[in-house]
Amino acid sequence: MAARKTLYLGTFVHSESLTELEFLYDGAVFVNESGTIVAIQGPCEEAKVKEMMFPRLGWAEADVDIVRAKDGEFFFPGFIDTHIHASQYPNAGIFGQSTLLDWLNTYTFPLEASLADPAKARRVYSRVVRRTLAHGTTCAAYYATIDAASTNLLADLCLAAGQRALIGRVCMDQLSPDYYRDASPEAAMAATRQTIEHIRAVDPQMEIVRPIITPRFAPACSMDLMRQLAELANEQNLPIQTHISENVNEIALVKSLFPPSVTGATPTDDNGQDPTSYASVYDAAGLLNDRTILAHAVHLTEGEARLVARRGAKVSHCPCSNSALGSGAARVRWLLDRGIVCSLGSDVSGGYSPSVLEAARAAVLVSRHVAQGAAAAGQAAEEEADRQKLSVEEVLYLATRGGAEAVGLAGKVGGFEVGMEWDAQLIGLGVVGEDGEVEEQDGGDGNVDVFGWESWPDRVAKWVYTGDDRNTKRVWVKGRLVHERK
Ligand SMILES: Nc1nc2[nH]cnc2c(=O)[nH]1
Ligand SMILES: [Zn+2]
Repeated sequence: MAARKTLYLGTFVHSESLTELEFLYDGAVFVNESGTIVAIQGPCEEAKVKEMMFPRLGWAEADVDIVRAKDGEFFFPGFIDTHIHASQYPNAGIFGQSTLLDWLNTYTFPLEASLADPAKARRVYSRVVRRTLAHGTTCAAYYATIDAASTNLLADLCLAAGQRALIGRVCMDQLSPDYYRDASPEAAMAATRQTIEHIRAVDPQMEIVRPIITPRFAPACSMDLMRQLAELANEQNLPIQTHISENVNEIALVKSLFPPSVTGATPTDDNGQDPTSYASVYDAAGLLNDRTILAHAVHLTEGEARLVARRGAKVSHCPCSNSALGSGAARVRWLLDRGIVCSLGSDVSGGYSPSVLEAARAAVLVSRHVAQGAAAAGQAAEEEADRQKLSVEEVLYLATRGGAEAVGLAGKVGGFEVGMEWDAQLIGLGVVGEDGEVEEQDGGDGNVDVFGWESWPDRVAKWVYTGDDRNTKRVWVKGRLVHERK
């Protein structure tokens, strides 16, 4: 569906840097039929900006749609969820008292295996794509299942709905139940190639959907499989996603499964980098590079963090999941200090919510626990402990620009700049009238009440702490309207 030329008018907010939001009031953003931003003006009056810019762009008024943000509304870049298991969506919120390894066996593998049923897969995948779009997720790095046919279906559904997606066929050839395991590394490779070919066939330019090489995590993958997947990723310049250092029992398992005699790893020149560490195992397999997204990274050691930074791998911070499964509190400031790009993942259904806004809020709160923990343990002076706290601005950066870097789309999405693509959401906050009521058309069905005296940074903070999908009025990907709240 070709979009029309569109002029967006109103307030625009995006991340200028990790710590700063930029606000453009009474702005104008011009987006062409391909969904690319071709000009940005502001502050300006509508008549004047049209008179000035339409001739300059060679646009005729009759060919241009106009979208105006109302009082209480603003445009924000679409969210990028850098870690989500589409196949686990039906289990969101169901995890009991489990922790990672028993959760996988009790809740997760049976559900994933059941999605080999095409009708069930269609139902689940259609729903998760619609639901995440409704929360403003314009791009998601998805894990599907080991089943190639339904993984291909997920790609088809993302393409049809217009959601940018990295589609991962899950690879796991060991230490998993008989009913849910790749029969051999060769079988895993063949099924993975099948999904790559399918995605190339349905989206040859890979503008909306792309394959992502997905070894589930080291315990479930043989060294042989991980090496072959790394080779394939290199041959075809594909991104890679996996899990790392999420849970202490998982880390112990990796140590026992992958001694240097299995990995061939040797102490590197990285100041005594431990060859039995989780990161060393992936590195020995060739899976760590600047196209790799590592989910969790809760318990990385100093040496591992340096290795990850050196390879340019990115981290998907999953605070909802890490809190729900009791995995721990990732030290995001510590990772950032080491030069590691960080982004946000919902990690449904280890994470209970499909919302990146919820992940952003949880990231703020978890960072406060990290700060408090460091101070209480006497590991840091008060000032240094305070530095661990993430701000609203920082978590929004992780949700947009950081996500774009993690999925290899930096400079293309995640902000509003000429040359970038229009992946955006229109956020509406309820503006309270003289009578104490909020008009429906002004975002009145949400949780956020704006009284009119708040600064714009205050409004954004209210959105982050108290907002939800009721505030996500419209969502666009590459200029195409992909969600509208009715
Ligand atoms: N959170 C999470 N961690 C994992 N580690 C291996 N598989 C998974 C998964 O599905 N979810
Ligand atoms: Zn996960």
